[in-house]
Amino acid sequence: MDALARLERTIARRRNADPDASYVARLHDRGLPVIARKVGEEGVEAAVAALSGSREELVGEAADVLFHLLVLLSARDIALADVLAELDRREGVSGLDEKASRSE
Ligand SMILES: N=c1c2ncn([C@@H]3O[C@H](COP(=O)(O)OP(=O)(O)OP(=O)(O)O)[C@@H](O)[C@H]3O)c2ncn1[C@@H]1O[C@H](COP(=O)(O)O)[C@@H](O)[C@H]1O
Repeated sequence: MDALARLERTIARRRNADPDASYVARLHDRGLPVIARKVGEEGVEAAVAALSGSREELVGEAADVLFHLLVLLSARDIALADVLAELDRREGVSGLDEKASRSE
């Protein structure tokens, strides 16, 4: 989790850097549609790796998904904390906890 928070800060810092020197700046320069497409492509690559790639390939593709998703959130000015809060909220409303305690 710390790694994601650190990466979010790095992305925020690099967003307005020189596009020739920064991949993050280059993505932002190309705009939201390109970033969104990239997230989609990386998601498909992760799915393919899950089905037919090695463990290492899937780990690499998963890292690409998380990185590009953070770039997308940054481009829409959405904080990672907002996404984590949504996951926390779902944990609270999920029936999973209730089912687990019933089976104990
Ligand atoms: N995690 C990453 C990361 N993962 C992948 N990439 C870059 O993503 C690109 C991979 O592109 P692909 O092969 O998918 O596609 P491509 O054809 O090269 O590029 P596109 O035209 O599709 O965008 C490479 O240029 C990688 O360098 C990343 N670039 C940066 N980061 C992180 O972002 C930080 C800031 O990076 P800069 O903005 O470059 O300073 C870095 O310190 C890293 O922590």
